[in-house]
Amino acid sequence: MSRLLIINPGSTSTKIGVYEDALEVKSFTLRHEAELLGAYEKVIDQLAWRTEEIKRILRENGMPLEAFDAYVGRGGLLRPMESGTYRVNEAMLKDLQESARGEHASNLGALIAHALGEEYGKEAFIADPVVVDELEDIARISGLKELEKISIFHALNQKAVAKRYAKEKGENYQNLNLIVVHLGGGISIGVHAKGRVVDVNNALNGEGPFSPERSGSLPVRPLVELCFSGKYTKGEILKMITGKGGFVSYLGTNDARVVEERMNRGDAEAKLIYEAMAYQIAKEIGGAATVLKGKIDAILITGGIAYSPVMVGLLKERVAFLAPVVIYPGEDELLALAEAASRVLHGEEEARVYGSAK
Ligand SMILES: Nc1ncnc2c1ncn2[C@@H]1O[C@H](COP(=O)(O)OP(=O)(O)OP(=O)(O)O)[C@@H](O)[C@H]1O
Ligand SMILES: CCCC(=O)O
Repeated sequence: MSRLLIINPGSTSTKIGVYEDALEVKSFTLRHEAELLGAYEKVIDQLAWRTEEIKRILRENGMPLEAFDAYVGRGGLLRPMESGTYRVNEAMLKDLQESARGEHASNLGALIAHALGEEYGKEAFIADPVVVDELEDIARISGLKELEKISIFHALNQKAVAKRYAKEKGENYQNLNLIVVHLGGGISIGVHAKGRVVDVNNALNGEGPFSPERSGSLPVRPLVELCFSGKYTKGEILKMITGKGGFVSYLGTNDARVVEERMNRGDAEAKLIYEAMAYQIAKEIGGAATVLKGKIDAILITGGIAYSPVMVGLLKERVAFLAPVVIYPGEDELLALAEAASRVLHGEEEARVYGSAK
């Protein structure tokens, strides 16, 4: 049995899990005040503070930090890579320290796991980071030679949910064709063809449906006009696409529950925007169905908004004719990370090496 410390840094929280292999012993969510986070210019600047917070909560709960066999972090914006479990290495640390592929809270996962691993002489891993890239070449073509499509999505949860469905059906993930719909602060719709995500909307770059806080795809020429209007800085425009788009832009909240409450009170604007999001998600699922040429075993809906019977109802109305729709509300990224590291520690799977060419 391996005792694991799982670390999942998010934009407003750090989730921590203490696991014995795939069994949760205890989990904690450290919420971080926006004001406190705002004091850090860059995500990387939060490293020492978030590491100390993790140590503090474990100390307070009488859980010795040296008692772990490995430290496992959620992987961040790295070079594109195959799905799997990766040992944290120098190349990975360098890319994360330099934010070589951009800033994202999950960049801290490997860095914190490594810092603890070094301090206590244990191993550090990441698994299925947001940059898992299994795209078919045809899915990389954007329509403009200079701009290649890249894969950034909720790989950890999408893979975990797809494997869970396969297990429940007594099937092998590698034999199934699935469309996995992650409905969180960001939204990604992945086409899982026989165990590989051959197409997916990039949930960070402004592709696909809008989401609670992201714009999704936008009309390109008007966007260019906005960029050069002199009204906004580059940073402000980027923030509109990721952070202040979607529900936040139209309704001033990123909380789908608040939007539903407003709908229930007869707010027509809230109803229109909520239904528009469902409409765009359904259209993206329809597009995904064409990638699989209609041979779809199931459509799996997951993420926080999958708790909502209203959203699920709207989606089913439009896509249930394509395939059975199965709902997995929320996400279990801590468990997915624990399982990934245990497989390696028990010799069921080999850890992959980051930095080898893809
Ligand atoms: N019971 C519920 N009904 C409707 N919406 C819900 C419910 N519970 C959570 N949500 C919504 O889910 C969204 C957040 O989802 P989730 O927690 O998966 O996102 P996240 O982890 O912050 O971001 P991401 O999944 O993109 O990494 C919020 O808009 C929240 O309002
Ligand atoms: C795109 C993957 C994770 C996120 O929503 O930020």
